[in-house]
Amino acid sequence: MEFGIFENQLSHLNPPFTRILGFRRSPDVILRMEMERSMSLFQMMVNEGLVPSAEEEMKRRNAIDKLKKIVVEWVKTVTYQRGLPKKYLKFASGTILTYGSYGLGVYNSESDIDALCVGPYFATIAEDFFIVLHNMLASRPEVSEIHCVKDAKVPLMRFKFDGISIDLPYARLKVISIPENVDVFNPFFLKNIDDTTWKSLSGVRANRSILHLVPNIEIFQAVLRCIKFWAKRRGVYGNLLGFFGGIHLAVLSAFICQRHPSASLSALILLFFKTFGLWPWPTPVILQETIARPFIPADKVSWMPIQLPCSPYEFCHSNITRSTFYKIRTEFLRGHMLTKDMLRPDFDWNILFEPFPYARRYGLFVKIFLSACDKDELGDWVGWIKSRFRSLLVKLEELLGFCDPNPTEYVDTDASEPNVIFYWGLPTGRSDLIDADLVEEYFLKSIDNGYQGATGKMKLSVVKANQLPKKAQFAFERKNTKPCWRVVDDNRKKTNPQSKYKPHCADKYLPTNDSPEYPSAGG
Ligand SMILES: Nc1ncnc2c1ncn2[C@@H]1O[C@H](COP(=O)(O)OP(=O)(O)OP(=O)(O)O)[C@@H](O)[C@H]1O
Ligand SMILES: [Mg+2]
Ligand SMILES: [Mg+2]
Repeated sequence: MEFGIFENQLSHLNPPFTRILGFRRSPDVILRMEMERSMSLFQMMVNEGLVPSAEEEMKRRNAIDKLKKIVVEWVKTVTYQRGLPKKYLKFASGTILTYGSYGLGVYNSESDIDALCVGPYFATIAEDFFIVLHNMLASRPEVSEIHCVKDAKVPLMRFKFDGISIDLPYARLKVISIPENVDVFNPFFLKNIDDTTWKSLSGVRANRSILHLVPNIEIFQAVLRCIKFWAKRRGVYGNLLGFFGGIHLAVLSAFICQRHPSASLSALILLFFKTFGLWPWPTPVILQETIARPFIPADKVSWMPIQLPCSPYEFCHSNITRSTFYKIRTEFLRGHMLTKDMLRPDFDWNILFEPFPYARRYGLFVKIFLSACDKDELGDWVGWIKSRFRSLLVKLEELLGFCDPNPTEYVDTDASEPNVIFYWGLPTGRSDLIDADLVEEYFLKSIDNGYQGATGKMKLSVVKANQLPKKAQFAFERKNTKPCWRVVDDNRKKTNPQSKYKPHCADKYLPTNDSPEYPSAGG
């Protein structure tokens, strides 16, 4: 008999959770309702396409296998081009290590694959990676939109492989042959590596540490999927826009899972919002206690410090500003208010995940219109501007006291050139405090160094809520207000959990057929 993630709770209810809920009903009733909440949440994840299909998984695995082969071939080519001894040709090799949302097993169809290319000591980043490997990739029919991002903290190549976005940084180890699943914690491989390699490896090391530290990987993945979905819907996802990136949410979710090893999915979501809604920021969130804490000068302390769980235990890079801190905290508290009475009969997950109602919340918006001659140029131009967005955000904060940078990218299909538009919420009635032309001039000056691509256009203006595209104005109106999995009242007929919508993988979240279906009401 197998109970999956509920095993502990079936034998004895998790006492802290009963206390948190403050329910005086029989633990069995609570348990059953809690399971139903978890199940309905999982159902919603499936309905929203957050759980990839088998074909999607296969497509990504194939892409990674092909990339691995290309990397091995590349290493052989470099060995030959460098005139190294013939025996090297046999042994020299490289590999691909996946990390990010793919490595954590929480990707969906929109996610990129973060793939670290690991090569031997003689394959340099400047020539062999950014030129030789670049050309090999560019000549492949599967590859499109390839460009090099050399000036980033972690330099990388970005391209599409069979339509899947790939981020490919490079790590160079002081060996000739790289094992396919090279151990990135093994000191042997970490000896004398350069700074870029160390930074590139840290992504893989951080991800593997997270998976190592959580008590149950499957439930951690489910929590993180839900939290990422929530963050995207509520407009608090996007590191460049001053919000969370995937790594921040991964550490926060792992923190909750680690502290509540036997809690169910729904309980963990409740605990997530309770914990971080009431968290005494800027106290750092630390997944793994270490003897020595990294020293951070006072002016560099982030609004929401989140530590990476691997040496040298640095804090995740963050662009959070005063405004975005305020927005994130408000959203955490909203999540807490909405989930704290999760067992009440009219509870509905859809409300938690409602899109943030920008048009209803703000009267004014700063419109940032970016365009370029073709799609490739636009991609580079938008990427560059986004990497400088923080300075625009801080300027708007200075002028108006608050700005909410909606991360959603809109497109004006009537415009003559390919374009991307952002609408950032501003406090209503403060239009007299902002001169869009002056702000545009300031921002253009602040980004005018280092960009090597063809400069596109940028136009800043202030617009009213009713000038937003319809899609943005009504995004918050729910089409389907019914919960996707009805909550069962103790005395009413139960909804059949073997609904035709139930995904196969949902079985992990429910007792199996040969287990007691649900403990009966009142024990
Ligand atoms: N701000 C950061 N600080 C530290 N490490 C980071 C940061 N941003 C990214 N990384 C590293 O790069 C990896 C991939 O980042 P990415 O932005 O693609 O996030 P992700 O978790 O893959 O989410 P998504 O599904 O949106 O791609 C992270 O898992 C992390 O290891
Ligand atoms: Mg990613
Ligand atoms: Mg990425």
